[in-house]
Amino acid sequence: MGTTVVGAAIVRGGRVLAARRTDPPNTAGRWELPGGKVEPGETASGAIVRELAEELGVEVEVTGWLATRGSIERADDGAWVLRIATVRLVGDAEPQPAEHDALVWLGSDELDSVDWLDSDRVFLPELDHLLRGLGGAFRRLVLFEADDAREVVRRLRVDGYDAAIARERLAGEDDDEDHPWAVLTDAPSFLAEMLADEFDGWLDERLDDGRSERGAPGTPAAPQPLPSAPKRIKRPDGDPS
Ligand SMILES: Nc1nc2c([nH]c(=O)n2[C@H]2C[C@H](O)[C@@H](COP(=O)(O)OP(=O)(O)OP(=O)(O)O)O2)c(=O)[nH]1
Repeated sequence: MGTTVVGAAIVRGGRVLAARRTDPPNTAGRWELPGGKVEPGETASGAIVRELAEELGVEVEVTGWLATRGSIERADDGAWVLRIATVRLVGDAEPQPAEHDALVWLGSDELDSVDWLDSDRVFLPELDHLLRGLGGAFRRLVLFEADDAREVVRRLRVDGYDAAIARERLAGEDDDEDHPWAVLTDAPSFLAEMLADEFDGWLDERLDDGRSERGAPGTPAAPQPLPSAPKRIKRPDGDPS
C-alpha cells in the first residue's frame, strides 16, 4: 500500500492553525497543516491524534475529514496521498510547536497570507468555505487584560461554547503590550454582553469576517448552529458548581 500523510485542520474560534516546517530543506519555511505519515497498523484518525500530541503537545478529537483529496509528488516514491481531518482541541492545552518554528491562527480572509506547501493549496477553497460558515456565528468581545480574556475564554468553554483569544501573541512575534485582547466566541450576545460588563470590556458585534455569508451589515444573523455540548448559562455573580 502507498504512503498516506494526514494533516489536521485544527479549528478554533473560526480560525485554523497553520504550522511552519523546519525540515527537510525543500519544505523548510513553508506552511502546512500539522500531521504526518500514517504508520502500519494505525488508523488515519489514530495518526492524527498521535502526531498532534508529538508535534504540538495537544489532545484532539477528529470531527471529520475534508472531502478534497490531495497528493504529494515524490521523485523517489510516486505520489503520496494527503488527507486532511477537521479536529477540535480537547482540554485547555495551547499548541506549542515541538518540530515547527512558528504557528499562526488564520481566519478565512487570511488563508492566502502564508506560503503553503504546494500540496496543501488544493485544500484552501474547502477550508475557506468551512471557516466562513463558522465565521458568521462568531462575535468579538474586547478586553484590556490578558488574564480577563483567559478567564472569559475558560468560562465560555465550560458553558459549552467555542471561544478563543484572537490576538494572543504568537510564537515568533514581538511582544506588544498595548493591544487589547479579543475573544472570539459563538456564545449569544446577551451572555457575551454580561461578560463584557463584568470585565470592563465591550462587545463588538462587527463580523470577524467582513465577507461572511451572513451578508451586509444590518442583515439578520443566520441561525446559530446547535451546540455540541449542553449549554449552562451562569449567573454573572458566581459559579454555580
Ligand atoms: N504533516 C504534513 N505533511 C505534509 C503536508 N503537506 C505536504 O506536502 N506534506 C509532506 C511533507 C513531508 O514530506 C510529508 C510528511 O512528513 P512528516 O515529516 O510530516 O511526517 P512524519 O512526522 O510521519 O515523518 P517522519 O519524520 O516520522 O518520517 O508530507 C501537510 O499538510 N502536513
